[in-house]
Amino acid sequence: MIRLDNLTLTHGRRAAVHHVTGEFASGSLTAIVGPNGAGKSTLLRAIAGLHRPGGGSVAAPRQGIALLPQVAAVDRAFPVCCLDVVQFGHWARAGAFRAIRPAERARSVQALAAVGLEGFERRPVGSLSVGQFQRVLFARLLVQDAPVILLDEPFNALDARTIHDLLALVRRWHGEGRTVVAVLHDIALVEREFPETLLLAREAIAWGPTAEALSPANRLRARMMAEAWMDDAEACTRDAA
Ligand SMILES: Nc1ncnc2c1ncn2[C@@H]1O[C@H](COP(=O)(O)OP(=O)(O)OP(=O)(O)O)[C@@H](O)[C@H]1O
Repeated sequence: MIRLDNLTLTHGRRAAVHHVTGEFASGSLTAIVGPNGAGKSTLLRAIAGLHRPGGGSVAAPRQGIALLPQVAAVDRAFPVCCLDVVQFGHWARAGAFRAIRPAERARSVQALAAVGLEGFERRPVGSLSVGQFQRVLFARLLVQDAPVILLDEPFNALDARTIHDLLALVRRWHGEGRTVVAVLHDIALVEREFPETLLLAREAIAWGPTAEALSPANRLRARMMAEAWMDDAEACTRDAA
């Protein structure tokens, strides 16, 4: 469903992800885990078609991918209400700038209710707590109805109740046969909930069943790789050699 072939991703000349090869099977539920700066967000954006490969390739459906960005990266000063944000999910699916149909509006209202925000339709997003805003973004994913869902740190800075509720949606998407990939830092949660893991430290340290991928030896290797990084390192020249 999503195949990475010798994928290298750069920011300018700086390498963020090197030579990653592997695939996310259709219907799989995979965590991407790794130290800060390991290239996890960059990789998600590349899968979503928002970051062009510096080398190698990403084979993924160009339609039908929904990306949840890190909540802190979303500008909430924008004067829109919760329903507007959820409606963006329809536009992402059916094309921008056309009128929202009554049935779609009804689905947006239902999606807000499904994430526990019944009656929040007209609330400005700037007035929400972080947890409530993350619920709104999950409601948008519900209306987007995509077969591939990419989540960038979906549970960061959330309380236990909110994580519990949003995790139930992730399990539901997996049960519906969607392909779900989530960047996560909570190893205990990954071990409990995610059957597959890609352990990334700019290179893929391990990719497969979670217990094997997150073995103590692999985690130590990822940490040692991170300690050796130089942020001003030039782009990798392995392919040019
Ligand atoms: N827009 C950008 N311009 C320049 N460098 C960037 C940009 N975005 C990310 N980087 C760099 O690319 C590397 C990988 O960043 P990325 O955000 O993908 O890592 P991450 O694994 O998601 O990190 P974290 O766990 O801290 O969110 C880092 O060195 C980062 O500083």
